[in-house]
Amino acid sequence: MWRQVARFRQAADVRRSRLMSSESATVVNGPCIVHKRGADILHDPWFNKDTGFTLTERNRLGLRGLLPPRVMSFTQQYNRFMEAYRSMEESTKCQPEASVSLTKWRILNRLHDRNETLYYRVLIDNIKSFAPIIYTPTVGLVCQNFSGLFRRPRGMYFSAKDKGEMMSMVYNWPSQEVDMIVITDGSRILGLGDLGVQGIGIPIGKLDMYVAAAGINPRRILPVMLDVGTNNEKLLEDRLYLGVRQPRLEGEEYLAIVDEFMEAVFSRWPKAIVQFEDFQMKWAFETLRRYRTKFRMFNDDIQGTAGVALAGLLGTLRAQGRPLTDYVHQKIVVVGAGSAGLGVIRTAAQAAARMAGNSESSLQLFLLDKDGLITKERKNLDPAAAPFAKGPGETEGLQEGASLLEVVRKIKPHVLLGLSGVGGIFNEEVLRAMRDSDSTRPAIFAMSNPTTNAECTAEDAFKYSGENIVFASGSPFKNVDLENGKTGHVNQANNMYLFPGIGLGTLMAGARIISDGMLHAAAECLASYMREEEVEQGILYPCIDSIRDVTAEVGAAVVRAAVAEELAEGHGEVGPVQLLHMSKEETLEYVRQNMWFPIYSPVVHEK
Ligand SMILES: NC(=O)c1ccc[n+]([C@@H]2O[C@H](COP(=O)([O-])OP(=O)(O)OC[C@H]3O[C@@H](n4cnc5c(N)ncnc54)[C@H](O)[C@@H]3O)[C@@H](O)[C@H]2O)c1
Ligand SMILES: O=C(O)C[C@H](O)C(=O)O
Ligand SMILES: [Mg+2]
Repeated sequence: MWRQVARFRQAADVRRSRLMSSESATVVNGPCIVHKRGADILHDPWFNKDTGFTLTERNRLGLRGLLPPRVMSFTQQYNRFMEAYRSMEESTKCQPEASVSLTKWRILNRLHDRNETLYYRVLIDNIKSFAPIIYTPTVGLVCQNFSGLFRRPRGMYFSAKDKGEMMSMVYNWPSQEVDMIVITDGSRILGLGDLGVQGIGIPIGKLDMYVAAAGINPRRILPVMLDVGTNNEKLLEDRLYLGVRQPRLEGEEYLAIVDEFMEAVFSRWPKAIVQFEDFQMKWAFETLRRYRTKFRMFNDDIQGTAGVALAGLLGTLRAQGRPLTDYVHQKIVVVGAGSAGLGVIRTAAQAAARMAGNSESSLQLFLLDKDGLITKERKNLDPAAAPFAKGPGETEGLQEGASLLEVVRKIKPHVLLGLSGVGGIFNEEVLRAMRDSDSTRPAIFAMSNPTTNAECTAEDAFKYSGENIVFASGSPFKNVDLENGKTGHVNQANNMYLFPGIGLGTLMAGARIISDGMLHAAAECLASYMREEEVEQGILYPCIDSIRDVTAEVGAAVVRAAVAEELAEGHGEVGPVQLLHMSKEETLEYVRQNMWFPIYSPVVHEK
């Protein structure tokens, strides 16, 4: 299967331009049926068009007199919003970055709360500028300040106090159909720790990416907060804190709440997909194990991140001008043995085993956590980390708990990958030590979020490890001017390049579960997306501007994998047999045709 990755894309440009033109010219959404009239419509962001309601619609829907008389076109409304946004940007240029980011978030959030069609259109068209606001890194700041920022509810909250009520509570959600649910319990929000109920910002941001990148209809998404308490003392004492003021539920009590939630959502929406996000490690692994063969679910931090990292590792080889078969000879140091680090290291090892086939893989993986290098001598060794703990004779003379600097100096890794959540641990000494890497083009992946928690900045990486490195970070950094006419390219190694396609593909296939094969197909598709000349420049991942196209491709790859594994039950009118007979191109077209795009549709009232 991995051999396909080597067949690099020739026709990518043609397909990309086809996508752009089809969206701008031919997208037609069916009419919107509403069951309400008058002011209720204006207060419903799913249907509201503000001044965009035509005169006939105003008559038909009881809106006459409730709006100023002038009818504005979608383009006029769009331009008006963007002009106001740009002028705010101009006038806040000298203000502190965090306060400007929050102002931008507030402006976007107000539009989100008022008119979703316009909101998603500005988001899609300006994804490069707006993703850092509605997603990482600003979403982290929003979560930290959530209780103070809260104005209107979005999504659903299931709390420790709702035990026994969830089966009926799910019917409080106003949408008959839900395709995509993102749930968190707020216990590990980015690298910011336990933020309790305030973590709801993460599911909201992830689902915004689902709409923007995967074209999931915003009327069919559901952000969920499972509030089982918080162990964050500061929040428990905060008089504005909006969550349940009690320590987190643990053990069976905790699992009983998650079980009840899963049963409830799948009983109302049997075809929904649930993405687990930002759960602390023990529950991330346990819930994945518990539900993955029973429900359509996946854990983005474990599985989505692993695929994105693997695509980056393979891209690095291409950037070094080496054949992918050399992957099995790489030396990779993974810093952070949590849900993300362990997901990455497992997937990296599985890929090597697949590539090596019957022969032995000589991929060398070193795993560190807060206590340094993990060896078999580690006391209370986590069973999930055990397969990667170095045994006697494998440590290259390093001791249990050896520091990151010692490890890098001794191992001279080809790749240094951080998922520790600790800002700056790839310090000057560590980065300088990477100059002695055994690779001519070493890679540094500082994948922790948000920006302040990145293991190093892009600038430091190029400054201390050399201009020749390949660099990727989880949160966006600007490209680095190397002051010799050259640019150090910054990649964003973020699971946003995979999770929307995993969800979209699962939905379009109507897959019963999300299998390893489907996840491998997604990673492989991302790995092969970039053109040779891009990769040579150290560009491993697509620009976020093309995220809709990447997601369609990843989605189609996931559909085909589900079909091949006989997991696909079909979607809507398209049954499993039709899916089976689709060519690769037809599958891609099928996925694209089903992606929602924000344009105003006629609104029709039905009692
Ligand atoms: N870029 C992405 O797509 C992506 C995806 C998932 C997670 N992340 C980020 O990765 C980070 C970790 O996420 P997680 O879910 O694995 O968290 P986690 O809490 O489960 O794990 C963190 C791990 O880092 C280790 N660690 C802490 N301090 C360390 C130190 N000084 N040196 C070495 N290791 C140290 C801990 O021992 C633990 O093993 C977060 O910042 C998260 O935002 C990024
Ligand atoms: O949310 C992100 O930006 C990526 C990832 O899921 C994380 O937890 O950091
Ligand atoms: Mg996450």
